[in-house]
Amino acid sequence: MMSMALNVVPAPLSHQCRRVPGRAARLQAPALKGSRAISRRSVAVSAKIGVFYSTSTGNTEEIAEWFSDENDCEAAQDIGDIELSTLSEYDGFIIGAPTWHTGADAARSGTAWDDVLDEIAALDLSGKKAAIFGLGDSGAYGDYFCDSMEELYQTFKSAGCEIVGQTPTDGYTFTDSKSVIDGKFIGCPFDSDNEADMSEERYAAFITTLKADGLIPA
Ligand SMILES: Cc1cc2nc3c(=O)[nH]c(=O)nc-3n(C[C@H](O)[C@H](O)[C@H](O)COP(=O)(O)O)c2cc1C
Repeated sequence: MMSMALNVVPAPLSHQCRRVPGRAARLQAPALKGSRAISRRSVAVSAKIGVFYSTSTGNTEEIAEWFSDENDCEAAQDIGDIELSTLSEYDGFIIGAPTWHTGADAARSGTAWDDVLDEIAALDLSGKKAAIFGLGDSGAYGDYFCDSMEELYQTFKSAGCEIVGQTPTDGYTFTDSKSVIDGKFIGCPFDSDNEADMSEERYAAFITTLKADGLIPA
């Protein structure tokens, strides 16, 4: 008798779907141990990607909205406006912060992020991917360019997230940044003060990376 067992195979976030076996594929698939077969018929189930930011003068909010508007992500929200416990409802995150507390070791963004980092670090967000972007000024603050991205990195890593979206430093002019680890930015820096004309190109390259890293649908 033919087995009618339904096999649910977890798909990477990039596929944005949960696969359910179909007859044709079951017939084509090689026999698997225990008569389990993988199907190509799928039922789309969107992953819920949250976009969270904070801002003082609006630059980070503007870029955050690009992510929400174009990538099937949830509407961008100020991290200061949400219940932090709701973060566990998301499958992945795109998070952004400006840097304002020049040279500071802690509370580098000078925004709502500073008040919630410890609480987020204590959450269990394991199994979720997070990508980081930052706003800074590589001219006037080139010794501390986008330093606050690294705080988001440590915080979401402590909560168990896999951080994706590492970005080459090529094309940026700066002296130092706490957000460079192993020769790459741990996320994508933007400089709306001096290089606003490069933001779209940087955004597009970052989106390509996030698709390759499986955070957003390819
Ligand atoms: C007083 C002051 C301090 C700043 N400190 C830094 C800094 O340490 N590193 C950096 O990259 N940018 C620094 N900036 C630049 C801001 O991060 C940048 O203007 C950013 O776009 C602001 O984003 P927001 O509009 O989302 O707040 C500073 C700007 C000011 C006015």
